[in-house]
Amino acid sequence: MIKEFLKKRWPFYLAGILTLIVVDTLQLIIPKFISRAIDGLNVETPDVSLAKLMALGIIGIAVGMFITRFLWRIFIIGNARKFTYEARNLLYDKILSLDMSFFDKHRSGDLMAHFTNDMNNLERMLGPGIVMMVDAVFMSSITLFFMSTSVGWHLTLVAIVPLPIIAIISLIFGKFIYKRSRKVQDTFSDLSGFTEESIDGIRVVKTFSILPKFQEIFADRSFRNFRAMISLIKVWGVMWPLIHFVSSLSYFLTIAYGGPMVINSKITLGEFFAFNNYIGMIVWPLTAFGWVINIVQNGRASYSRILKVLNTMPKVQEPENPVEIGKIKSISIKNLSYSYPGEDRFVLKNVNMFIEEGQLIGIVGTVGSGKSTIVKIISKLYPVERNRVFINGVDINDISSEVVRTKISYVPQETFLFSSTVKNNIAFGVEEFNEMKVKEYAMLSAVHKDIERFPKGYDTVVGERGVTLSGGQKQRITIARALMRDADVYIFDDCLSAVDPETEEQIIESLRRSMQNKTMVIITHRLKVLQDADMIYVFDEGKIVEKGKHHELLENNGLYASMYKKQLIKEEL
Ligand SMILES: Nc1ncnc2c1ncn2[C@@H]1O[C@H](COP(=O)(O)OP(=O)(O)OP(=O)(O)O)[C@@H](O)[C@H]1O
Repeated sequence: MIKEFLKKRWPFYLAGILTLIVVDTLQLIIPKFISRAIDGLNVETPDVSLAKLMALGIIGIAVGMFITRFLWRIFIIGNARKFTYEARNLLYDKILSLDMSFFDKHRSGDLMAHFTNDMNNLERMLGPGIVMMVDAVFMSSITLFFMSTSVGWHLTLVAIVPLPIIAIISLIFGKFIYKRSRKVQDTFSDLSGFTEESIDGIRVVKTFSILPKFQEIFADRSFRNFRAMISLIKVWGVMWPLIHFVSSLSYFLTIAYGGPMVINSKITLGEFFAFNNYIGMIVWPLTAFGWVINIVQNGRASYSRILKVLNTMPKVQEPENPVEIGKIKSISIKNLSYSYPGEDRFVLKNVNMFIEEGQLIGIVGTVGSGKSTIVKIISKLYPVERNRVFINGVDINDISSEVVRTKISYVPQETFLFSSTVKNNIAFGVEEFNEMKVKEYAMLSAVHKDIERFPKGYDTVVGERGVTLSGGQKQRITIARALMRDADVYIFDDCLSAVDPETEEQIIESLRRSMQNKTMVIITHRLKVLQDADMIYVFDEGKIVEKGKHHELLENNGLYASMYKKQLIKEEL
């Protein structure tokens, strides 16, 4: 990625480096001018006009530096920003293209860190890192050249003896600073993660009356962050005085050796002055030398982390020549045994199912028996081997994910609403819609009346900055959203658990009535709502242990019948 970027943008870097060298050189000319002015004034007949000319020259240089400084920033720092801008977009697109198995294994906090910390490290390497490299190489050499032309090599060599220590100090301290900065960042994300989680879960925290424990944890994390910051400040606090101490040694040697040279008229006062200025100026490029190594190391580590994500291949592969399937008329699953990617345990064992157009299919069973897994596979959210799952007789692996996801509308267990209006949440992902449709599906999901009672009806903002919805309202809005998509198959994965049984029954009944040509798959724990289902599959420990219509399963007197009886007893209590 960096190589391609450099291939494309190298002229900008070249222009930036050249202007930076010009700035460095201009900067070094100023002491020369001052030196000439001092020497012009430090004679028996002072030459004021020379001093004036030099002063004008310095202003000219300052204008030149103003322009060139602006230019290198635009070229180099602008280039680095352009890189992270492109890299962020690339990374975002990549992450969105990956399937659920990727998100199961990566915490969102870690993914966020790629967009923040890693991108910052890369930006630092390709922006300030390049500037420091140029300064370290060019500015230090040009400064040495200017030093020697002012006072000759002898004094220059004596004065610079301590200076390499500056590069060593900055290299060693740079490592410490990096480690400590990481610690500050890590402890800070620990602290903010905990703060966010405890505020998000404040209702649970309060009901468990464990506030003191939380306060203790917060205080502890906050203290760890504070300690990390103090430790970082200490390193900075030692590094700069040390660098200044070393540069003072150079001043000491200059005065000790150079002073007598001025007295003996081997060099002029002006040259001596300029030389002292150069010592001050060479400190930065030598410090930059140590910094740049650390910056490049960190940048490379971040780069490899980002490349790892960019090189991740989705487990759900897209077919090279996708088969068009038209309207979904059947879904069949044949002898499917399934384990999640990277896992050994089979969560589905020899599952066989057949779903036909227009049917209402119920999936019920014990907790963790594989009900959600089967519908996620049908929705192509997880990969599956060939010859196991077919839509209209075509292997699901030969159908593009996009086609599957437009024709199958899946409502997961977890509800998620965006911080936008109710209307936008229902019409999410539908480019052109009319408000009548939004209302129609809200009515079908039995949430229309609730919405009308909101302060601004369908224009009410929900979520963090808006109205707070009950769990059941959220679920029903999510169902309305799924219905807005004109799909062939609707899968409701236990998404009515927060709605009372009567409303759940009413929703399913009205969906059935108004969407007769659509196929519906309902995963539920409330068996009563499946009385009219065309087929019910009963799962236990990854296997289908029973199948049939409601009354057939009751007659069977198996798992379904016993679950149903238990529910009836509960209702009566
Ligand atoms: N992404 C995943 N990676 C690995 N294992 C998983 C993953 N999702 C679910 N499982 C495991 O697969 C098994 C079946 O899970 P699934 O969610 O399909 O059950 P379920 O019948 O829908 O359960 P519930 O009624 O509680 O919703 C469980 O043992 C679960 O731990």
